[in-house]
Amino acid sequence: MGSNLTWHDASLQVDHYRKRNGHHSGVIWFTGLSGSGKSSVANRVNEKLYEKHLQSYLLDGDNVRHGLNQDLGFAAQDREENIRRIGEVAKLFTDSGTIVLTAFISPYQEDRDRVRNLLPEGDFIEVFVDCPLEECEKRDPKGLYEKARSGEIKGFTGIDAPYEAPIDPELVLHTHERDIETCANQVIDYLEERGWV
Ligand SMILES: Nc1ncnc2c1ncn2[C@@H]1O[C@H](COP(=O)(O)OS(=O)(=O)O)[C@@H](OP(=O)(O)O)[C@H]1O
Ligand SMILES: Nc1ncnc2c1ncn2[C@@H]1O[C@H](COP(=O)(O)OP(=O)(O)O)[C@@H](O)[C@H]1O
Repeated sequence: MGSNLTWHDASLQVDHYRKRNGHHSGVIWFTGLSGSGKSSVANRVNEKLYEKHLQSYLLDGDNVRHGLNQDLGFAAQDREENIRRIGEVAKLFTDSGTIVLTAFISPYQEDRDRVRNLLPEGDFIEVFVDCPLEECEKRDPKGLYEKARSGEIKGFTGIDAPYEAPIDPELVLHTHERDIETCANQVIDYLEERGWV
């Protein structure tokens, strides 16, 4: 970091925004295999928060890998940098009083823990979107598993790149057993239980 940088203390801090919005802010971090249902469930939760007039925002591949992180690929180091930047962005959203939902594979426990540790204790909810690989492969919404199996895509998560399941997530969603609506309600119930909303 340049030595001539100084921090400016803003007069408005996170507590002001939370008070105005009337609810807590923090990160709901969805992690899971491609096709497990991260985007579908996160999007539904976001809609439900919006319907309740709460301040929320969804970060996912469309608005991140096509923009901020368009220079990154899928090698382990790139994924690490992807998650690091998303974590920093999510922290800024949290500081602005927003409930931010993220939907990224984020395959490494260490990278997810680094984001958790960026935030004050309790402001990070890790949601494991737990769906067996066979089911994700059957869904194959983008046809990517087929390409990975044929060798057209190399280093695909779950096929020839690792996915480290969360060790101690706040929530586990079984998307192969419950529908999107039920999974989204499970998240909303948890937010209510925690007093976020
Ligand atoms: N090699 C490889 N491995 C995994 N996924 C791949 C790969 N190449 C492209 N894709 C597509 O990119 C989406 C995953 O991007 P993420 O930013 O979530 O990945 S990561 O968190 O950095 O691991 C993922 O989207 P989702 O299906 O929404 O998870 C894929 O569509
Ligand atoms: N309970 C469920 N939760 C989430 N997605 C589900 C569920 N049941 C079926 N699906 C389907 O599985 C696919 C998941 O795709 P997506 O949400 O893009 O996953 P990801 O973001 O993890 O790659 C969608 O086509 C979705 O309709």
